[in-house]
Amino acid sequence: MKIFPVKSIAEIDQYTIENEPILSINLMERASRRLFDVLDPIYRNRPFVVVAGAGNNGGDALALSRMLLLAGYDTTIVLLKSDCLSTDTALNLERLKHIRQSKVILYQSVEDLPSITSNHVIVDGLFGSGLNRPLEGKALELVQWMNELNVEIVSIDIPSGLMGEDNSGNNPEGIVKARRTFTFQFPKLSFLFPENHKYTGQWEIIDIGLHPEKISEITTSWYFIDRDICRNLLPQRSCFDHKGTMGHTLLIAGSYGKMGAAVLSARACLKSGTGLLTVQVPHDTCQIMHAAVPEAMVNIDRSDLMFTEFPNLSTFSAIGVGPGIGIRSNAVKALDALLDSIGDRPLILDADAINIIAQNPHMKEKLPPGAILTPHPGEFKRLVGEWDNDFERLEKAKEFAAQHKVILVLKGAYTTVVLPSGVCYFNSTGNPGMATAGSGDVLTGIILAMLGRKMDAWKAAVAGVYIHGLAGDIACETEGEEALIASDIISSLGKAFINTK
Ligand SMILES: NC(=O)C1=CN([C@@H]2O[C@H](COP(=O)(O)OP(=O)(O)OC[C@H]3O[C@@H](n4cnc5c(N)ncnc54)[C@H](O)[C@@H]3O)[C@@H](O)[C@H]2O)[C@H](O)CC1
Ligand SMILES: [K+]
Repeated sequence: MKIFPVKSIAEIDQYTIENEPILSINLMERASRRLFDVLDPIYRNRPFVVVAGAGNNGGDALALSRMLLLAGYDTTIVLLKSDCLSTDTALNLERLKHIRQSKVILYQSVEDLPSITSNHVIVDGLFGSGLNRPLEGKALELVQWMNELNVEIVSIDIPSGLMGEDNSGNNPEGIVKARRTFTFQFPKLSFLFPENHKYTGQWEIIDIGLHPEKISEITTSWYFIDRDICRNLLPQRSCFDHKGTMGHTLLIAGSYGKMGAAVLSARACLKSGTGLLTVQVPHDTCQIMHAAVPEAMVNIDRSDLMFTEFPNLSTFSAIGVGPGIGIRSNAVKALDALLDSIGDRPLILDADAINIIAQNPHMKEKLPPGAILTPHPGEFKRLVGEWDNDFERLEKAKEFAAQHKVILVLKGAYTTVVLPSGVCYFNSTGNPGMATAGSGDVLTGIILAMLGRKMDAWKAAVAGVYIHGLAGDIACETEGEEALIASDIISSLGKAFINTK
């Protein structure tokens, strides 16, 4: 699914009005009706206070209020006083006046505000995607009033005060903290940044039937990785395929005391369809690998402790390095030598491989074009330094990816794949139960298998994060978030592939 900047959404909105065609007031009515249909079963019989602004977000709120009143809900409307209501908002205010029970408070000062019980639901329709500066004055007062009530707030389209994209210069006091946000047609970019979760709460998309032609025509740099995107990226097997055509991957992982990372990554790679897997492990640990992953071939390092050498790379269709290798000087030298010999072979670097590169900046210049790096936030910080907010983090990632022509996979909620072109893919699968040891090692194995099958690097990264998250979601259904461990993700890979194809 595409994610658009809010200015493109306004364009799609306008195109829909002109080409469906539909009157803008009727598009607003359709959006509000769909919103009502979602809210009605969730908040049956609860009293509502609907806070509306002068723009079209307020128009949605007034149309919703009418629907709530007609369905018998106790509904009080607080309208921010303004001299210039949008045309459709003014029309919805007019329609509301024809309903006998309607109570509209024109907000001028705090004395005007209704008293609220803990049972109340507040609907926030103050500002939507038209916001163009931080809130101040009466609007700010209303947001602070809502946030201090400590009752459930539901935001229409976007929490009022939150910008759709960059919130760097915003005032955190002037943003509604919603329990839920029902957003029209597309997620907004800012919803995908962890720091904005406290504003959006749990968010959900409401399809309001915007014009599919315009949606496919307008280009964007942002995508939400859903099943359709992943399915189109995954290669099919032909009946003539054999293990030699499914890729021979090399995984360099593990060190004395950290063999779990190597085992998890190796098992994930095999469960993700690699034809052959060779794992490079320290001398004294090879029995562990043979016993834990009998399907893997083992290349035994001369060192008892760590990665210090690697086999002839020309045998391998893709190479993965990092999980559990440590950052001691011999491993550093070996990674440096590996980067010197890698040529343009597909490569994924994770964990300690990233930490080594962060500590030895000259190695950044040796990264082959199209290499995939999968840092978690701590590793990414070591690589590029601090950031002030998540928007800036994304800017830094785009800069790094462009400069070094690599693909970054920023791990976390909505894991983000950043391409050298600046295009970003945000993952839709995964859950907090996956914040557990070894989860990242599993991802490395999955992407390595895909790279080994000659998938383009960006496709392997995008499909890999989706499948990894989906396997985590499937495992979570039986394990729950607390008990979920990395091995459960591996066990669910089969179902994740089946469900996606
Ligand atoms: N395609 C859709 O998704 C549809 C969206 N709908 C709803 O419309 C809003 C967007 O409406 P818009 O009128 O453009 O914006 P707002 O309601 O956010 O109002 C903006 C309004 O306020 C002024 N303004 C901007 N920033 C400030 C500020 N800090 N302080 C004061 N005033 C400000 C600005 O100049 C505008 O005049 C969208 O979110 C949906 O809820 C449609 O109803 C259906 C289709
Ligand atoms: K809103």
